[in-house]
Amino acid sequence: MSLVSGLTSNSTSELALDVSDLSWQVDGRSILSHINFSVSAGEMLGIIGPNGAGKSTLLRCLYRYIQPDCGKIQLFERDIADFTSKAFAREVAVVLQDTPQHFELTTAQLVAIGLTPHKGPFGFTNAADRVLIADALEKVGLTDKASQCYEHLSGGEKQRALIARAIVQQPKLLILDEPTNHLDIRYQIQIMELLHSIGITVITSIHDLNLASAMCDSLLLLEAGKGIAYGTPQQVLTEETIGQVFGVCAQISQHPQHGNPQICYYYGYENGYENGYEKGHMKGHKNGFLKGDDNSDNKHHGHLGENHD
Ligand SMILES: Nc1ncnc2c1ncn2[C@@H]1O[C@H](COP(=O)(O)OP(=O)(O)OP(=O)(O)O)[C@@H](O)[C@H]1O
Repeated sequence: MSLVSGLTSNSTSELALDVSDLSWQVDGRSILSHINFSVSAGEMLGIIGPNGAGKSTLLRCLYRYIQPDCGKIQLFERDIADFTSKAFAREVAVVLQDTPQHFELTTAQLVAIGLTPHKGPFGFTNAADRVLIADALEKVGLTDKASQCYEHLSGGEKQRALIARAIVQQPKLLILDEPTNHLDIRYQIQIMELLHSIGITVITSIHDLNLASAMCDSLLLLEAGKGIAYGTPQQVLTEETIGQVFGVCAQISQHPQHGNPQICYYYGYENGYENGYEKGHMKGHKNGFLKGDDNSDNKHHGHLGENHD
């Protein structure tokens, strides 16, 4: 059980999203192949993997920007292709890395766009909407920026405003591509805790493995478009897997607060993981393990399919 209040799982047994055998290729090159995973309602799934692994592409399939070549994506047991655009927008909100230009809008007006799927063609913002907007701005720490021009916000403030817009949208599934990218450490933790606590099913790509370990109920590890490991942070974040997939040497311990894996990275890899482990202070590390460190029970938990050597 988590020691951190607010980090206990909200997940229920109801299936929010089910992805089976999803593949996509472009110009004859396979970008995603045979991806399988599911997310329970209220769960937070982190999609991790090296640059170019296919994280953003997978998310694009989930929010219908890309149509996969094969496979099935079901949202609450309904094929996502069966939703009208407006119905899909009521169910799914998306926060992307590249913030579009909104030159003319204040922060509050930007957040109000989240209400659009719930409004008729001439729907005006009413008092209840204004409460929702104020509440979302407060949650992301932007109350004092409500009247400021959105374009004049910092990168991290823009990111938080986009998250507030997604909260106002009241989706059942929230998809985020690297939401912590522009955020300082305080807001990285605060925003991930917020996403974890709002009771919405969340799927997010994330590079910071320690943050993913602390905040996500489950993780899907991609490499070169394939699902390599899928399960709890304990099952996915092993020294061996991190060594093999990211090419770095890591030592894993239990985080003193939340109990999930805490990753300590080693430096000195000018020649890469394969050749670097005998150099300097790296002596004594091999294949991602400290000599004499018997983690063998842990090695293959969470692996999908064959070993990866
Ligand atoms: N429309 C496209 N046409 C050609 N190649 C594409 C297209 N979309 C994605 N790719 C390729 O697919 C691979 C996966 O890209 P993707 O952006 O999904 O990776 P990622 O895991 O999100 O990477 P990063 O961590 O760097 O953001 C990359 O090699 C990318 O060049």
